[in-house]
Amino acid sequence: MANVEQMGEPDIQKYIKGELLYTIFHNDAEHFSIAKIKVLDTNEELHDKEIVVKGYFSNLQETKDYIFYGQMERHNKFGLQYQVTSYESNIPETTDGLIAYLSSDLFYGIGKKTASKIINHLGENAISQILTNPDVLTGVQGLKADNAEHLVKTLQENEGFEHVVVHLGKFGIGLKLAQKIYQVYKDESIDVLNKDPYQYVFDVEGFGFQKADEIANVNGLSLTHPNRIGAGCIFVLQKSVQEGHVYLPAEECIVKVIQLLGRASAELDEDTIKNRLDGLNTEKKIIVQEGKVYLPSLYYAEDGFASQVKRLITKPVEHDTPLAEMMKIIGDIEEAETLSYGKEQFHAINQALHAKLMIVTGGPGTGKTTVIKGIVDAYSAIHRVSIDPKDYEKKSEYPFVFTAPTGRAAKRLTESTGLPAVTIHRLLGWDGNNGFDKDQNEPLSGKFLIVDEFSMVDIWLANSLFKAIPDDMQVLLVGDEDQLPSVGPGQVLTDLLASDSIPFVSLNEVYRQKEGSKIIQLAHTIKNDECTNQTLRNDKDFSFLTCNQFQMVDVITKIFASAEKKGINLKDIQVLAPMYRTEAGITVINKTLQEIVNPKTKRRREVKVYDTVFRVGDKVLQLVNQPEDGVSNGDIGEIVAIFFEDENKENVEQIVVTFEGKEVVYERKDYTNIMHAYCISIHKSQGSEFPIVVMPVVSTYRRMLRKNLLYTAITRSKQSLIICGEKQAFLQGVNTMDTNKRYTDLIKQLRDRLPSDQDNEAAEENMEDEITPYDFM
Ligand SMILES: Nc1ncnc2c1ncn2[C@@H]1O[C@H](COP(=O)(O)OP(=O)(O)OP(=O)(O)O)[C@@H](O)[C@H]1O
Repeated sequence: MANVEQMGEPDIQKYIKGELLYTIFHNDAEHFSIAKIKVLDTNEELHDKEIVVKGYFSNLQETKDYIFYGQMERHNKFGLQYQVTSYESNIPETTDGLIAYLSSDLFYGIGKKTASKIINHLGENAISQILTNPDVLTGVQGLKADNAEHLVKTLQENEGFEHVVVHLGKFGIGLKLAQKIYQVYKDESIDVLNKDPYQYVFDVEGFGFQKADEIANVNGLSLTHPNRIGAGCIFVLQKSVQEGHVYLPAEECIVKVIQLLGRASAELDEDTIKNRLDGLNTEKKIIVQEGKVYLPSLYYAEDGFASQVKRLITKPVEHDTPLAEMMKIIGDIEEAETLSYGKEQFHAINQALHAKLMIVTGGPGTGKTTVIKGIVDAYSAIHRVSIDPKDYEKKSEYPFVFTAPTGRAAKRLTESTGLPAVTIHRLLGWDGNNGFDKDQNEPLSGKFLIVDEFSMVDIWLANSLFKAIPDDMQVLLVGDEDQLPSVGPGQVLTDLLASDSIPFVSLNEVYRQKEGSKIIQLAHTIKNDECTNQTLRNDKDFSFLTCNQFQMVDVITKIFASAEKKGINLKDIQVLAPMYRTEAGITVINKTLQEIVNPKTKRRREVKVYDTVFRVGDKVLQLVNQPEDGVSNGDIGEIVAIFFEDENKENVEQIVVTFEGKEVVYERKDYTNIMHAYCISIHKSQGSEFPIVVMPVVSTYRRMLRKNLLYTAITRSKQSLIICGEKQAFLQGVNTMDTNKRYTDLIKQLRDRLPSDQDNEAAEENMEDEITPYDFM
């Protein structure tokens, strides 16, 4: 570093033992920190009682003691500082210190009482005894076996982990990635890095090629080393998966790999890359088939899903109700519901009862939920089974299975149909790592499966779900094909519809519009490419407020102020934006809205996590699936309590969030699983609905503004929609198709396995020949 004068003797290992007082600066991505410590002991020439330390750290915690190794530096602006090259937790030597250490949040399930018992039993050198022989813990009364096991593992890992974090930190690798690396290689993490940093790209999810390249460069690895080329190929494929592709055409893959590797050497030509792809194919690290390059998990998911569709669709359906009786049953349901099904709706209900596997698709308000209820009622009448889950308690198995890809979508399904729905992850029994309990060996139970919001299901989840469907189960997939495709790879709903290999009914008549909803009308004009300046005229449930990106925060602030005056619960207003960055991005809007909706007060507890403040009362968004706690990515909750370290028996700081009455406790290490939810991304809002949606749309978002994105956003609003921004940007967006075609091979895979188009057309013609009530009208 410039302006720094090196001091100290290099030969003796110098240290400062100190208690961390507070963190001055922290870079989350790289885990570089600057912190003030109280000096407890040192062999440096240091007379001050406090000093600033800086370096790469794993998880420094305030009030904890550490031993820092490094050297003194004098910065010409900031004065004396300690540049840390390595550090370790200062495991205390006194009985009290040891008890506090063992009952700290590092060690799960050990409170002060148990920690005292451990020290009473083993004495003050307890830690080294446990590390040498974990069996010494068996004599400690009241220490549960799994807590003892966790204690030993944490002690062992802490020793190795801190070493690895500090070493990786020198290459700018942050804590989160270091944790993943450590999980894969444990104590061999540094050896692997020294021998071949490209190995990380193969084994560690999220480890970038450029980073491996930087490290390899320092280590002097050649630019044409096969590992470098191989890692380049894998990295290009991993990136393509993030863009939603299931495979890449070989030529495109080769071009991208060359762009990534750079033509630093004449040897990096098309043939070399092609040969390396063939080599990786032989090593089974990728699959190359018919000029398509896949990561294996995607190849098997697509292939597996197509086979499962074939397995199901070729099994017969037990249903021989004559048409006349069907019509009577449906007529009775219409009477009970006091409505008359439209032609498409009747067709959907009738066909779903005959089909092994069927899709119902349609925009908002076209009656998808009405049709689901109709199908369930008709099935229940035909098979003489009750719909009420209470009638099945322990006696026999409930015939219906209702599911959706997110918690919110499952909840909406339950709210709109009154029937019990769960997430697909919950239904399949997510094991918390990378597998499901339910599969072909332990299939789902039930007779009729209904999956809502199927457009959000990616090819991995579709394959896992279909594997677990037993032969005798009927399946109905429901979704809106015009919405955004799944976040994960594939476009399963679109491909299933385009393949023409399974029956589907498209609902086009809009019923909610008849109730005078401008929002639904707007959605359908967008869907039909008919949106103009005229369409954007204000109405009772819709307004367009014109502003530019710099006025956006002010405009949104005014909307909230005026809503508050009208007595509207501010938490019912959801801002949806496409991007995190920019003046009108999610991050800025969230910060502003937090201060309006849930400002700092003397009594409201809060914790600071780098530059974010979480406060009791904050609306928060869950960012990952946490099936063990019953929350999924996209769920919105509220912080209801914050506990400081000394307030609970676990001795850890905790944030408690409720999601629809379900409480989830987050410790500091899990804080990255939540963020403020006053403004969320349109992608995260898929599957949810909100009473009032505020949607900023400005030309700075240009890159993101696409028809399906804007359509998805506006269809999230139930009662009222306010768009703020530039009409031109909105109109341009709704008239821009998402041209980023996803490479998927599902249509071909399905067509190869299932009857040809002609057979289907014949089947459809037969279906059309069927008599429906409309033939009598
Ligand atoms: N045949 C019908 N006759 C009269 N009203 C109907 C009919 N079908 C649906 N509706 C009414 O239209 C409204 C929208 O229907 P429904 O909720 O089933 O649509 P949806 O496609 O599920 O909508 P969304 O996707 O927005 O949730 C409801 O109020 C419903 O009662």
